[in-house]
Amino acid sequence: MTLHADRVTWNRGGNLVVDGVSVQPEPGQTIGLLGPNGSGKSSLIRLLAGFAKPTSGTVGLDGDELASLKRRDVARAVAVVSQHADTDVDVSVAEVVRLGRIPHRGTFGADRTADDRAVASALAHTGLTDKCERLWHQLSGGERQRVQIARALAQEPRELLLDEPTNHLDIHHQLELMTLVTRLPVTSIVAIHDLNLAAMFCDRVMVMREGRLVAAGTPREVLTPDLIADVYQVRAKVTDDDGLTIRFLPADAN
Ligand SMILES: Nc1ncnc2c1ncn2[C@@H]1O[C@H](COP(=O)(O)OP(=O)(O)OP(=O)(O)O)[C@@H](O)[C@H]1O
Repeated sequence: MTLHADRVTWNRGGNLVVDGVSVQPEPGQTIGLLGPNGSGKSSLIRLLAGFAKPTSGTVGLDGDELASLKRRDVARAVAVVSQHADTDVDVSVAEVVRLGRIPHRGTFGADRTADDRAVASALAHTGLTDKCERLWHQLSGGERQRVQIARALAQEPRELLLDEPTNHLDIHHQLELMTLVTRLPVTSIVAIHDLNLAAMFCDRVMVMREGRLVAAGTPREVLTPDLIADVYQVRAKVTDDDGLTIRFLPADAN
């Protein structure tokens, strides 16, 4: 069984920012979490990551409630890439990526060989091998994003939670990242704004609005002009010739 949520609700600062949402991914699937700004995507990811406890409902991992598990045991299975990861400390790319190995440290310290292998593989997968000595503060926004993803990969998780991972990335790296995520033998839940990227790469999408789940299914089932108009107040043409493609229309177009 994968990481899952059962009718979770989160009352955050007096507002119901997640309202009765269930998530039950199949192992290995990539789930796209969609919805307008403020619809609750990041909040749901925080609940799934165990960073916050739901006001009601449960988040579970392998049949156990997440809240009952040790942080380290959760971190061995679940890696999270948040939106605004930053550090003031002068650390190198390799050092940030190596942080992903902390949950795997045994009582007698680190298994250097396994750690080195995981770090090297994560750097290679994210195209950062050549930049491994660079300092964090010398990196561009997109490079920092890739380092955070490399850290998550070094963690060798079964479940990957990504909050707008393609933010800051150029189109080449957006496609490369989403290809990587879908090919990894992990279950991924990805909050994403780009509906075309979601259509290209996600097995299923979940659409949130004001904390509630308003649609779920395959991109083909969910990303219809009616849904897009209803949730985003944007007119769109959806074609399905060579993969699902969404073209947005200006408000005054016929
Ligand atoms: N720290 C907080 N305390 C109280 N409310 C918060 C907090 N952070 C976010 N919210 C509120 O929770 C709601 C959901 O926000 P959330 O960040 O989960 O949405 P989102 O769908 O990820 O948005 P975006 O697409 O803009 O990143 C919003 O109304 C937001 O104002």
